[in-house]
Amino acid sequence: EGSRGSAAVAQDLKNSRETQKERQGKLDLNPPRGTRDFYPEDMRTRSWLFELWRQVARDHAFEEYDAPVLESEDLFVRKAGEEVTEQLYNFEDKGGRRVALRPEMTPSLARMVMAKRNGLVMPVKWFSFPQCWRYERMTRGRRREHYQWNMDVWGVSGVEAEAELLSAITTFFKRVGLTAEDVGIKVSSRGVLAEVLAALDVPDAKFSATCVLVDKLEKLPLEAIQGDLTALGLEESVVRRLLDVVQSRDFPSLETAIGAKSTALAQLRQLFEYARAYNFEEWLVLDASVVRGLAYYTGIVFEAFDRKGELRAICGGGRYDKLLETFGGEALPAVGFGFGDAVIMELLESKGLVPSLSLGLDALVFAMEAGLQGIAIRAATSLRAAGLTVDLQLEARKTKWALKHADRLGATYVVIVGPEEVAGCNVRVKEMATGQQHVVAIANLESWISATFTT
Ligand SMILES: OCc1cccc(Br)n1
Repeated sequence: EGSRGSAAVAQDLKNSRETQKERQGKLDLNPPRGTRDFYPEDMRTRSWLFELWRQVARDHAFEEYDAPVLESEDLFVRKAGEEVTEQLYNFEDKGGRRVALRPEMTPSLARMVMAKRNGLVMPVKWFSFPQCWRYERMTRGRRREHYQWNMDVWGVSGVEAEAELLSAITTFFKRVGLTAEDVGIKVSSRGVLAEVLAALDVPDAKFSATCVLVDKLEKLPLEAIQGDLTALGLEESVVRRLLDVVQSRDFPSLETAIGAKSTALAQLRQLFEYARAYNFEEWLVLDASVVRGLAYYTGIVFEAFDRKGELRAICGGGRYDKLLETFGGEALPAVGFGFGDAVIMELLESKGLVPSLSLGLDALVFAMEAGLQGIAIRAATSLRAAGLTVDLQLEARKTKWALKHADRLGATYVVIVGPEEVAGCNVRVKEMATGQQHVVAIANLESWISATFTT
């Protein structure tokens, strides 16, 4: 800034922005703050990830569902001080309705289950890839949207449901090339906290908000939330007891902390036994400090983490048996997880596990002269009828350009529709990998194609 004051520098900045806007004709070409554009090369990676997720969900016989990204604000307004509700992307629509862009999918799913409850065959095992939103002050430059693979099981009260969901998560990790050395899954149960609070006569009504605060304690110093703890009416002795219990990192210490008769402890043992049957036990880490930040969890909770500890949680979830009651419905046991698209991609990129994804183009077809476009169309249509992916050039091309473009796109074959070939009722087909050229009668193109492409 030198000798010039900050006001002058700010004016320069404004002027330069003005110039940029003038240059761009007043339109900001960036996506809204905190959001992402997906150009084709980005979309190939995203589709690759979603396809892997979809395969795993299908292998576990889950069914896909969807819901509007826009929901009534009522679905998400909860009084437990969660980050996800404090950062709600909410507004009043033109009809005066209070609406919000969903910050998570579970409440929409609960609404859908409640709406059709008596017509649903239990257990419900559904998955979805919702884009979820939050309005976070951009001070931290974090995203405001992400895509989140959701898997949920409704109607099963036993930890068999948690085990099946952890099977899906670990199956995905294995399929994408990660090992239990790269990623762990911390597992605990809010049932542990519920038992501790009940023993200390803390009213049930304080359970959710206490869990949200204990979750924040994992990230913030005690002083930072002491006010909230006091406001919740949690005595210091209760806080100290909770902090002591959540230190447990193995079964013996957890049993010492909460007693051998604990139901929550028995459920955790059962889950680890199922993990052995599924062959994913090596991924699990018992860690009582895992509470998760959503108010409605009531039982087992879990979150996957990178063992190097460089990234935020990869995915997380848990049991939420009372969510329908908060919507005024009858209780129905449920458990699920959310798996965001951003952290996993950071991890996969850091490990070189994101494949380079080409277009997967079988053939590029082009006419050398505009008058031959009809024959190029016929050739492309034959190839497509044989189930091939074909890039038909929509304008006449020079052969040199077409071959260079085919190479760029990674096409296997180029079909050249040129005057000489057509004069003999032929087209020329070039195999890009070998350079080998074939002159093929247009009348035989379809049979030549199926003979060549299916070998
Ligand atoms: O995981 C919390 C969250 C919710 C909505 C959007 C984004 Br980005 N992150």
